[in-house]
Amino acid sequence: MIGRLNHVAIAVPDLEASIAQYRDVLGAKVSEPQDEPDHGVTVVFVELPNTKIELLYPLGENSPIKGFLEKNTSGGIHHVCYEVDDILAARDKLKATGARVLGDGDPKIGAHGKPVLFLHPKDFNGTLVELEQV
Ligand SMILES: C[C@@H](C(=O)O)C(=O)SCCNC(=O)CCNC(=O)[C@H](O)C(C)(C)COP(=O)(O)OP(=O)(O)OC[C@H]1O[C@@H](n2cnc3c(N)ncnc32)[C@H](O)[C@@H]1OP(=O)(O)O
Ligand SMILES: [Co+2]
Repeated sequence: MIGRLNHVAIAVPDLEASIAQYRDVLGAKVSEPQDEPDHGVTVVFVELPNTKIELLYPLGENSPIKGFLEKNTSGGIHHVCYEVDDILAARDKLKATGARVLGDGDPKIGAHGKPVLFLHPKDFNGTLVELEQV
């Protein structure tokens, strides 16, 4: 059901420092910061030949990554995003196994303009999973 690894997301405590590290030290192609108010994050994409890294920084009072950064003060790997062909079919199959779909259960439009959903980390070996329909 799942396809390519679309991105690995890393929550960061200092976005400018992380941009400089990936761009100037690691020599990666790094996008401009993009505010995603519907998701409560500012996102920067680091483009690698085979996937992307998504640097996440909290946006607004109710950011879903606020608690994570309070616990992980140096930042940390926040989620992995797998591509799927049919996000509603994937959601329904996962729900039938008891996996918790976060939010109201309906896909939202993600940072690439495509529908996304999140699955509770406690139902996936402690890893927050994002599905993106491509
Ligand atoms: C723009 C878009 C895109 O790519 O297109 C994005 O990615 S937006 C990316 C940002 N959006 C999202 O993350 C949306 C989905 N996320 C959420 O709804 C939330 O972040 C939750 C995953 C439900 C966690 O919420 P919150 O931090 O308030 O819960 P909590 O502190 O009660 O945590 C409950 C338990 O889960 C653990 N926990 C929390 N976040 C975790 C994470 N990212 N990975 C692994 N474990 C995690 C906590 O340590 C805790 O474990 P213990 O009980 O053992 O201590
Ligand atoms: Co993501």
